[in-house]
Amino acid sequence: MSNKQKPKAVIVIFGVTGDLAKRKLFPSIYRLRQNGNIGEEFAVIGVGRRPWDNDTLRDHVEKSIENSFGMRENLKNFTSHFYYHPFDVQEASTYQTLGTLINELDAEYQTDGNKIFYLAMAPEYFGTVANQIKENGLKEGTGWSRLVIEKPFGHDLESAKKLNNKIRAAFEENQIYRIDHYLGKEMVQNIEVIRFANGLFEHLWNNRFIENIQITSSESLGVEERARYYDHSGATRDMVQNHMLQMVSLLAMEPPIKLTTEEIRSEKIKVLRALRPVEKDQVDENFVRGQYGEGSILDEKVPAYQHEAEELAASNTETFVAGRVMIDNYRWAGVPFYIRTGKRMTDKSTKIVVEFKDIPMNLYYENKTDKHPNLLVINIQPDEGVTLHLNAKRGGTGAFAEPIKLAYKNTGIDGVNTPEAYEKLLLDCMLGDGTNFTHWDEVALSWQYVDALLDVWENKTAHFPNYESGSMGPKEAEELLEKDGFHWWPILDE
Ligand SMILES: NC(=O)C1=CN([C@@H]2O[C@H](COP(=O)(O)OP(=O)(O)OC[C@H]3O[C@@H](n4cnc5c(N)ncnc54)[C@H](OP(=O)(O)O)[C@@H]3O)[C@@H](O)[C@H]2O)C=CC1
Ligand SMILES: O=C1O[C@H](COP(=O)(O)O)[C@@H](O)[C@H](O)[C@H]1O
Repeated sequence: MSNKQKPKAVIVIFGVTGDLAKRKLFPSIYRLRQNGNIGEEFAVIGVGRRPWDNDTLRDHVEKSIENSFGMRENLKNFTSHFYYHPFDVQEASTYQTLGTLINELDAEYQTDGNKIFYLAMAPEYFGTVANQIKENGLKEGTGWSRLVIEKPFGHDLESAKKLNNKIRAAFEENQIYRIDHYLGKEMVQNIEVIRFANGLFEHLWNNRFIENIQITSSESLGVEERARYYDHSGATRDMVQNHMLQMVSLLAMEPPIKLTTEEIRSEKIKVLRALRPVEKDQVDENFVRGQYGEGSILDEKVPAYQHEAEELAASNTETFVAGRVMIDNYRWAGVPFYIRTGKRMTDKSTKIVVEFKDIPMNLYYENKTDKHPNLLVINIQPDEGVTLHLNAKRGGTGAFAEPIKLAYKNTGIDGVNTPEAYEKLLLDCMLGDGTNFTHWDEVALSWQYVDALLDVWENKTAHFPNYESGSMGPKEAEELLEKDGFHWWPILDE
């Protein structure tokens, strides 16, 4: 990228003392600078409650970078771009002084009046902060102003609408960047390319050739330090409403007529509109919820969810969800999209398996009724890549087949949960590219879909815990597919 194209901005992070800023945002900004995607024309104003000063913030940023990447030289030059602004979320005067600081840094770093307001704090403050930004004129000026909003975007459709109205009263839709960090993952972005740049797949990508699609996002970690947030949320709100349904829409969308934000979004929205609503009396038939009990992960004993914190003692919150999602449109009628996500499962893995329809019988296997369908596996994490499962002749005499795999590994990215996704999304936001952010219509349709499940589950006490930590979830999740004559394909490569 030539210097002329490098985006410039003052980035204001509300909630700079928090976990997200430390683990994801500082390392991402650092990588953007290291990789030359941004130049010297940037400043970061960290806004927080604590009585910190610039030096405290700069030390904190330095530690975060070193924790992520090891010891680094010349960090002082990078951290000198960071400024601390103590604030009270409700107090107008703090926004006025913030405005003055933005203008000073804009002049000093020549950022052309461009501003990003990144809300990395508890969602109950999103509306207030957006309103104060507007009321105090912080988004005015010569350059662009953009608002980045973290999840959760509401608790259900009703609260999401209220939140959206508040934010829309302060910012235009095209200034709002709702983050879903899965959309920044390399292999999630690759779904579109694999589909639409390969005749081999696109011609077969429909209900005539695909039997089912399975999306698993499993985690071996438990609730960690986030009991308060998580128990109020559960796996459906935490993972299904956003990340899982976003992956469904990318897998199921029609080819966009152009690679523009509007065209891609419009195709994704059509998929979400075509999701078959789950009627109250069909929830149990199509969805399974679970909560982890004690068990062991990597040979270490781990406690049950209900023993992770005092307030979880009698929790009815699901830490696991599996479901059969149906899309009622011409391309996908009759093809189940199975989704599965949970905490304290066997391994950390996000994987998509596209199971193609099998041939009626395979003469090359000793047992001619054995099923060896072709699979396309998209490995989102930890090992990024694509694997195609085929059948080929077994070496030696005789006409016997054996399953083989053609594997491509993307070795460019090292490890799970790297700041990669945030790095890309921050850059997209600076470049004004909203394609990999969620539009309000997507958020609303996803809430509408999951609200139906949540309404039923919240009014019925479950028999929790119902799966052992270190397993792949409750047995009902296996039965969900068995009823349809399928099974979950393994998440680990054998
Ligand atoms: N952490 C993560 O991995 C992820 C987080 N998110 C979302 O990002 C957002 C931030 O999460 P996270 O960083 O984990 O949260 P933390 O609780 O770690 O940090 C919250 C931040 O908000 C500040 N804050 C809280 N209350 C006030 C207030 N009344 N006035 C001013 N500042 C306040 C805190 O300041 P102080 O420390 O001074 O109290 C802190 O800087 C949330 O919406 C979360 O859902 C989304 C995906 C992943
Ligand atoms: O948004 C969230 O995602 C993480 C999983 O993200 P990943 O990139 O590590 O797959 C999940 O742990 C968390 O509960 C949820 O809020």
